Amino acid sequence: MAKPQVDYALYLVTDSTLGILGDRDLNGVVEASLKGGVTVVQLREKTGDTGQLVSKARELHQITRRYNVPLLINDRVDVALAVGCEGVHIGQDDMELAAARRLLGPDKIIGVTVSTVEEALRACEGGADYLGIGTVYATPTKTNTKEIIGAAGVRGILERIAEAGHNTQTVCIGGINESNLQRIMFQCHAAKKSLDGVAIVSAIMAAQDPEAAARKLVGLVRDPPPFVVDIGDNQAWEKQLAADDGDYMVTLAPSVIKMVVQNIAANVALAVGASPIMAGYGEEAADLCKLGGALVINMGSIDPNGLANYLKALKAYNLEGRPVVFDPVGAGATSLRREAVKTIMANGYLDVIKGNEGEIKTVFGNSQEQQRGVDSSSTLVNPQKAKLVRELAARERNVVVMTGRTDFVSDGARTFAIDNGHEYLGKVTGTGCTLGTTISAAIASRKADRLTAVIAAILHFEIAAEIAAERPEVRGPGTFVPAFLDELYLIRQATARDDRVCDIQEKFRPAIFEFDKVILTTQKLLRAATALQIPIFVTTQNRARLGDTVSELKSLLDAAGPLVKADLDKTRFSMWLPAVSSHAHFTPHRKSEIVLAGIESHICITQTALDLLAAGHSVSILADGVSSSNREEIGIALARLRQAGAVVTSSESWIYECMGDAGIPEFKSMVGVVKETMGDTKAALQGLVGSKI
Ligand SMILES: Cc1ncc(COP(=O)(O)OP(=O)(O)O)c(N)n1
Ligand SMILES: Cc1ncsc1CCOP(=O)(O)O
Repeated sequence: MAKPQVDYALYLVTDSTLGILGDRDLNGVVEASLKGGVTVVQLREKTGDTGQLVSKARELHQITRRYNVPLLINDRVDVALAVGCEGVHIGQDDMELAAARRLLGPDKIIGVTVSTVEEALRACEGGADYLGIGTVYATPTKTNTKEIIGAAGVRGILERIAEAGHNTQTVCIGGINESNLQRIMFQCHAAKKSLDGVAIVSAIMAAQDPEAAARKLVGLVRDPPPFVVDIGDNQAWEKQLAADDGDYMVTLAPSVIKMVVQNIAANVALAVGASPIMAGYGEEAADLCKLGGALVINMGSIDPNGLANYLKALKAYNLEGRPVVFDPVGAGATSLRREAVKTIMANGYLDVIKGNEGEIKTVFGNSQEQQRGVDSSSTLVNPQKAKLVRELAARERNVVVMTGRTDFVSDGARTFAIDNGHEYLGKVTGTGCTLGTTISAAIASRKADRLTAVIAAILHFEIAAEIAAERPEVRGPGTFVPAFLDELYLIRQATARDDRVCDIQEKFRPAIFEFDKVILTTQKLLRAATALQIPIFVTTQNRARLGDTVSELKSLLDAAGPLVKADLDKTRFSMWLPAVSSHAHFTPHRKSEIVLAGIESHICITQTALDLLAAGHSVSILADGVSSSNREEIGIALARLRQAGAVVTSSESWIYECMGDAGIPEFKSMVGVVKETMGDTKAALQGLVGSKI
């Protein structure tokens, strides 16, 4: 019989010991697991004589054949031959691969246990059909294991066998269960080779309901983990970074943060546009994670209850696919903390790990140094720091931030050094923790490009500190804190985009080309601005004579409430009035991104755009949202403004640019707006744009 094509997704390794099988019947448990979806079975019996083993294997083979699933025998080539089953699994101390192949022939399956690159290359070259790579995690099921290699060890092996051109199939084994399976597969993945499946003993053999357990596990193998993100290409990433500048959506950032820094962490979260919830009770996480946002696990102080709560929250956020930031405060200070770090890392996926040098070394796992409290003494030089964050991020497949005089950030492929910040940050308790809060707010809204989000958050945080420290009223750490909160807030406000609605008044209705289309686009713009929390500035030109803003926009402006930062009457043509430029929303030297809609394109819109550009802001003009009395003016005005540095775009393009990511909580409602206004968009584009571009 030719060698069958094997699906290694869920590989069951049996165990008949009392501690695992109990008093149940082996065949019954294996059959239930086959019903649940197990794809390979290995009979692994360490006691009993050969005759007993052969008859057990025969019975089991009858069952596995009914499910068209291969049966392999652990260690015993003679038993596999006697039974005529599909093959064997041999370890490094069992019969040699070449001898087993000679005895079994080319068509039988032979799997080999490997725990090092050398063993793996030898097994592949020797013609193994698959590798059982492990032991991944320590497990009571097999205590005589030689090496615990972790996900990083598995990935190292996969990398090297792929480089050597072997396409041998692979599973990993040791300590795998429902709660860690997807993370292990994700973290084991090498650039050119993934695992084909997982081998499991106790999570199926000892399960109360082996069928349900197998069904769940095979689903987890086949489905991508919820926390997987598409990191995107470098070009898109660079554009994103340029546009980002600390532009966060309002996000929810539940934090498990201890008393000492709760207050400042909550204030920082509010200042950067997030809504913080300090949740110390793990049970709440299942509901909180459904609201969007990100989780911060801050190990400020630990106790057994606290650790259990961290793990519950971590599980809930991982399951929901929401990002998690881990701040391993004082990680190396005590053995309890070192253990807590291990437990947290073994129980969930952490999108970002942020710590000082000592903490990151401890997380990496090779630090012999004793940390004192949360101190941040340094022994590494910059290239070593960069290497450490890069290696840790590559190992964990996440983003790692090492804070210090220079901060290092890496996603395992790209590594950055950031030289901003101010010494006062180190003189106020809890500021380090609040950087974690700021990062969480950023990745909650830009999960698809975590590295960009993290860098934007660090820059936002540290530049705010620099500006705050320069303020005349700041004389030390005490006066620095309120100034820092103000600057965090002002940067967020200033870098957030805003809308300008220019002079859309009653008297212009009959005179302006396609006036109704300008209104349609402006309505859509106001709805988008309200949903995305974008500030709005409105003007009228000589209201007494030309009338108020048209009634079609009034209810939308009312609904926008406090987002309408100003509704001013003017005689000047430009909207960049002193009352606008001096508004708290604009801070000197900080660039805002402003979009303009209204009339007339060659007069008020042109003069507003030129003033804004001269003041250093970025300006976008909606081609489907501006008009003039004479249609010919529109094209001339837009060409001039484009040349002056403004971006001419469309309302839909601008709305999607503001969202940036389909993962943001507002995306669904915004798609609703886009769909509902589809007809208006078409009408406005046809009516207004055809004549200008
Ligand atoms: C799929 C799979 N991988 C690894 C092992 C371990 O085999 P071995 O090293 O021979 O240890 P024992 O199973 O004999 O204790 C396995 N059995 N299956
Ligand atoms: C057979 C074997 N080889 C390495 S670990 C292991 C046992 C895995 O058992 P479990 O899936 O219960 O952790």
